[in-house]
Amino acid sequence: MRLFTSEAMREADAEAVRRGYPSLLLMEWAGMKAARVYRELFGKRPAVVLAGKGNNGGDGLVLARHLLLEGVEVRVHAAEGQTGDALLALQALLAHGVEVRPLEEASFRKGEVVVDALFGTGLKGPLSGVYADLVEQVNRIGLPVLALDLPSGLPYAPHVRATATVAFAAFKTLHFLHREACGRLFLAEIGLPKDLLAQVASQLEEGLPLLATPEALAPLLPPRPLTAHKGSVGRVGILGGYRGEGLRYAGAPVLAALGAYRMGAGLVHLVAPEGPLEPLEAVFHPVPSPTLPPLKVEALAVGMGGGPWGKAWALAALEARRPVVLDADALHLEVALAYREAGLPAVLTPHAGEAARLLGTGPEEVAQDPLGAARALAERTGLVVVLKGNPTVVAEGGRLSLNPTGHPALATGGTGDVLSGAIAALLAAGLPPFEAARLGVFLHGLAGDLLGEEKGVGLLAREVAEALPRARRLLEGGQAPWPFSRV
Ligand SMILES: NC(=O)C1=CN([C@@H]2O[C@H](COP(=O)(O)OP(=O)(O)OC[C@H]3O[C@@H](n4cnc5c(N)ncnc54)[C@H](O)[C@@H]3O)[C@@H](O)[C@H]2O)[C@@H](O)CC1
Ligand SMILES: Nc1ncnc2c1ncn2[C@@H]1O[C@H](COP(=O)(O)OP(=O)(O)O)[C@@H](O)[C@H]1O
Ligand SMILES: [K+]
Repeated sequence: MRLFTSEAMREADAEAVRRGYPSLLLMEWAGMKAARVYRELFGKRPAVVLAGKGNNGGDGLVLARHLLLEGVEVRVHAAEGQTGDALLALQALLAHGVEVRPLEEASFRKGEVVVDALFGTGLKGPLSGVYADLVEQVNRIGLPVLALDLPSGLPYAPHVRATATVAFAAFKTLHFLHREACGRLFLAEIGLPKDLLAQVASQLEEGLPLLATPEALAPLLPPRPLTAHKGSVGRVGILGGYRGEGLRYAGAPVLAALGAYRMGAGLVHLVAPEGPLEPLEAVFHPVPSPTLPPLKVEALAVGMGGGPWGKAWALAALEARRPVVLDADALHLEVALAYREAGLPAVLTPHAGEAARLLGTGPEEVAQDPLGAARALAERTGLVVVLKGNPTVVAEGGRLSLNPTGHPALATGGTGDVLSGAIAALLAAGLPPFEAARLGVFLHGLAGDLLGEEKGVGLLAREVAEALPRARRLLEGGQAPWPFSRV
């Protein structure tokens, strides 16, 4: 599934109109579907609708009319100056005898639900004046909020923090970049001709990001035939660890090994200076310094816990000429370019801090625009980039994929090591790097979601590894939760 930008959405709207499709029908469907979501979530609780003067406001005015017809008590506050379809929506509402009061006089009553129809994809720049005040008031007041298309104000501050958001026609990247502001997500079909969105997406110069959905990822799961043996389903080499002065994350390669096994690797070889004894299932290759012993593996994960040895591990691993995950201390531009030069498939797995170091910017800049940062790093290195965070972005060349799974309970030491091992197992099973990265990130995030729901905060990274098979089974069985509902 493609995620639309506001510009792409406007182009879709324009294309519908060029084909002769009446735009008022789109607005009518949008408002009607949003009213359906309202009723599903809030029943007959009274509504206070805040409508801007653009088409987002128009959607809100249509919703108000439909709620009214269903016997829901509705108060409406609207900006002045509607034109076009929004004006028609206003006239239709007035014809029902509804009093539409100015936004400036908006007030909120206990028991009400706020409908946020102030701004959608047409917002230019941050809110100020009466709009900023109103949004801050809505957030303070603590009533449930249903946002139409987008929580007003996004991507800037202040913006509405919604209980639920109904996206019209397609999701926008903002929905998945700002999950917290959107609350529960609904996708409303609003009657656009079936092929139109795909056509608009294909015509854009810069491709639209993908959303990683269960539907797209399930077919990527490596099959496990009855005749499988541990040498046939993907063997992984883990190279990392450090012996010397300074900080040591001696458990990092062990966690990567657990991630690989729990993602289905047949055999994991652990190459590290201290010959760790965990996990019992691994084959240990204690080495005094970063070197590559002879290994029969199909993929590698390199750099975890490598400290100052990280670069040397990565350069030693080049010799294996195998697909590789480069993580943590192996993340250096020089290393990435060496893999690109060698024509080896590689997946870089930086968090925002590591990505900033590679790009020569600050972590805030990366966090501000993770799609741009992941794309820039993928273009600069020619490799697949997994920019970790919420959301995690996977990039390869111009291709971008946004991951919808992942829980804040994953914000704990070692979960990134588990992810590296998991992606390496998928590479070893034969998946191309972009697909291995998308699938690994999705399942790792889903494992975090399952555990976060069950146990809350306080997870151990090894538990995330343990939950990977459950996540995988859910995806296999068609039961991985979708990040949204359709209306
Ligand atoms: N296919 C589509 O594209 C459809 C779009 N629809 C709705 O239309 C919305 C987009 O409508 P519009 O393009 O009219 O845009 P909006 O309704 O999001 O807002 C545009 C209005 O806000 C003003 N504005 C922009 N930035 C501002 C700021 N910072 N402070 C104060 N005022 C500001 C503009 O001058 C304009 O009047 C969508 O989000 C969706 O809700 C639906 O009606 C159905 C069909
Ligand atoms: N708030 C969050 N929401 C979702 N996922 C998160 C969150 N915080 C961290 N994660 C995930 O946890 C992992 C942390 O990786 P990383 O920062 O490399 O940690 P470490 O180096 O300790 O292993 C990443 O996969 C990241 O996406
Ligand atoms: K809105």
